[in-house]
Amino acid sequence: MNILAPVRRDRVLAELPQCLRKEAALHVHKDFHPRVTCACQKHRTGTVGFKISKIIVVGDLSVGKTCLINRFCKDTFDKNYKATIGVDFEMERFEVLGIPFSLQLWDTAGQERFKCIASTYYRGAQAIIVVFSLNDVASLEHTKQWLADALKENDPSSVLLFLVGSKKDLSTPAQYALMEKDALQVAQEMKAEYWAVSSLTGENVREFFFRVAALTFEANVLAELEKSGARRIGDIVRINSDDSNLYLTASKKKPTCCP
Ligand SMILES: Nc1nc2c(ncn2[C@@H]2O[C@H](COP(=O)(O)OP(=O)(O)OP(=O)(O)O)[C@@H](O)[C@H]2O)c(=O)[nH]1
Ligand SMILES: [Mg+2]
Repeated sequence: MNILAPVRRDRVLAELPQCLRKEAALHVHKDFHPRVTCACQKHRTGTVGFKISKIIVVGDLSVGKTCLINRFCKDTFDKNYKATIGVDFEMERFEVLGIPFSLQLWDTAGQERFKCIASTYYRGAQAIIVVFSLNDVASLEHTKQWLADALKENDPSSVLLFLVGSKKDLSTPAQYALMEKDALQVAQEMKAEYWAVSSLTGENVREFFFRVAALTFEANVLAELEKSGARRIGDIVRINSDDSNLYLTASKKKPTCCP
């Protein structure tokens, strides 16, 4: 997909999408961080509008990683299983608070024999999506190992984590409630945000990816503001021949839009 193609109208985010469950959310604020909203209004988001954020999707074989990405990116669903060999990726362009923002969704193989190829693509992720099947308790148990492997290649302090239960359509409400209890606990231990989706019916798929895009965008803008703040305070060195001090540090004033 051409990343310069116009953003689809249904990829425009004007508000912060809400979490699914407050007990396992990355944050529960109703709106974007005020500094982020303000920076976007003033179009002072630095390089964020030109960046592509890498998101990796990991989890056991056949839990539905490819179907999840295909439901969101292509609005299709294939009931036949075709194993992913190594990795695949899709690009998705969004517009968040008026700023263009792109996600590169990396779909990795769950099959053991392809795992070592797939793991070479883990590096540099801004978010990790660990998928398990809501009707397969073993796949939930394996999520911790998938996360540990993905974190080896990434900075655990800055990467955003999501735990996604797939195939929600296959559970009765009672079965789902039981599984959700365990999944929420795992999500809390991982410090991940929990979602439950169905790629067959489309339930929560769009809401989930919008949340991923919004939180990744927010984290990117905050990091950018922090970087530009640091530059403003310490890094700018001006040479002024009229001054006895050759080195003047730049103004320590905060950007006006920051509360
Ligand atoms: N009923 C139902 N079936 C699903 C759903 N998502 C995926 N499936 C089925 O589960 C099987 C595996 O889906 P994939 O998306 O290929 O699984 P995967 O995680 O990408 O598997 P690997 O590429 O081997 O790691 C396919 O037969 C899908 O049709 C869902 O939401 N509901
Ligand atoms: Mg796959």
